[in-house]
Amino acid sequence: MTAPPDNDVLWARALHFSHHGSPGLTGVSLGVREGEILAVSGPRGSGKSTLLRLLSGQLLPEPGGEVWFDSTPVHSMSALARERLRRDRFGWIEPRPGLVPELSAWENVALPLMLAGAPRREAKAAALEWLARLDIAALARKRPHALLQAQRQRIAFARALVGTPAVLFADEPTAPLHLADRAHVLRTLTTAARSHGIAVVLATHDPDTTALADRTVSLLDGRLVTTVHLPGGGTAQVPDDDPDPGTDHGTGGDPDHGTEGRAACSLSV
Ligand SMILES: Nc1ncnc2c1ncn2[C@@H]1O[C@H](COP(=O)(O)OP(=O)(O)OP(=O)(O)O)[C@@H](O)[C@H]1O
Repeated sequence: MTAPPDNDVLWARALHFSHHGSPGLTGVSLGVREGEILAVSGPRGSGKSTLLRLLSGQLLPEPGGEVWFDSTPVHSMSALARERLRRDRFGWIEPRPGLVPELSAWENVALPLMLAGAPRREAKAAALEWLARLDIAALARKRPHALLQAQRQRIAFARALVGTPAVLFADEPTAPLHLADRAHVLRTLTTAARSHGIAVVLATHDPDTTALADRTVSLLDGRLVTTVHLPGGGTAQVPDDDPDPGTDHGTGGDPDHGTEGRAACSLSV
């Protein structure tokens, strides 16, 4: 077992996972630096959600796979330790906001802090600060049913950020939003994460979303692939065979080299 590089907050090697026998992820290795916004792109069913669930300790990789957070092996932690890690150091956003309907916006945001034992006054102050950062301070007292979908999703973002997690996992966070809302909501999220040094792992199949990331890795049929540009102007996606995240962070290295002899698994011209 090799310890990961110091500057990677999250590091994974040789991740394999099958959903009841059907392959979800095959040999994925990557690293995420502190404060980095990493997009995980790929078509539907390519393994993005499976990867995020493995990286966040919700799923365990098959034997031989490793996930490290802050130089601690997550893959060998007990279920309870992984649950604590997720609660204390990770944030999670899904396409559906999943707010508690009986609670106001600020109460929904403050909930993780109060469940962790923070005094109500302190939790409320933190919740109000995050609502202000996400441009929805005026909605603090409203209940979810009185809000628009985009506003509810911003509240879910604030709830995921309020504990200042080391890593925020966002799985298609803008999927339910109109196109016009998407860029604005995401820009607000990435700005807030950057200003607090929060690393974001963002699963998306939307090219406009990947444009906001510092770096993008692509999945196809459960494998990391690298996009290479063909002489005729098209592109091909070739498997990234490097099992070690190493210094290129599992992005497949230089797209102009080392692709000869590899089978292109997707072509578009
Ligand atoms: N609970 C499950 N049971 C069986 N197969 C599953 C399960 N979850 C995912 N899969 C399969 O694993 C593969 C990867 O799915 P995954 O949800 O990780 O992809 P994705 O890129 O996130 O897709 P989407 O964008 O649709 O969420 C797919 O073939 C999917 O059908």
